[in-house]
Amino acid sequence: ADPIRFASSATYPPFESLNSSNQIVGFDIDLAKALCQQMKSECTFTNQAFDSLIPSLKFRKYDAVISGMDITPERSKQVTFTNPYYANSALVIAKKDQYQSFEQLKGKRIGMENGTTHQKYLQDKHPEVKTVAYDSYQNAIIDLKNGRLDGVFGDTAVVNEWLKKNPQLGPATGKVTDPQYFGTGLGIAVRPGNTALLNKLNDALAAIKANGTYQKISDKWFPAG
Ligand SMILES: NC(=[NH2+])NCCC[C@H](N)C(=O)O
Repeated sequence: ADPIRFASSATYPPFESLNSSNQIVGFDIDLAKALCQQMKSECTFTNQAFDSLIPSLKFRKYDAVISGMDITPERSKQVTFTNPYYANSALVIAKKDQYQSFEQLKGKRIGMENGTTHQKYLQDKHPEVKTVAYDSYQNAIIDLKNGRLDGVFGDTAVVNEWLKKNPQLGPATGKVTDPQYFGTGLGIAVRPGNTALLNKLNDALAAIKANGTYQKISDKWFPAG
């Protein structure tokens, strides 16, 4: 059988990032590998810009997208998602102890990756905040550290990772979970007609949850939770 071609945007540790030998690693990657093993399929991974993942999937360049992607009503018009594999929330981080709420971020420059749910949420719900789009979250964090941004808005698990490494930064808002924008968890996207792959992925996900493999992968990448 042909390998299952996964696409991901490796800018988002602990979900996916490139290690020092330029290999794609992370929770999503280990999860996809475990699913492939469960399905007895080969799988390959390609690193691509986040906002190009859904278009490339539609063009059949890949078979599946696993990229810390929120299952949202809007995306579900274009792709089909597996059952959720991770419960998500979002958070703005900034210089430690500087802001506590979105009201205080009025007029401030908040960075995020292009094409993310964070970008859409801020644009729709907090037009008083200046949204600054980046090609990758990594570049947004660089600008937060050098003072070109006042904050960065991302998934809680991801921004927490940055907080651990940067003690000068801290949370600037409470956790945001608006399901209309951030959906019902993270899912793997496939093309709408590809029910064969969708069912195989959902069955494999249930199996690795039942046999403890999912928990092991989760403990490895999210040691605190
Ligand atoms: N691998 C990445 N860079 N993922 C960014 C995901 C951001 C957010 N969870 C979304 O679905 O839009």
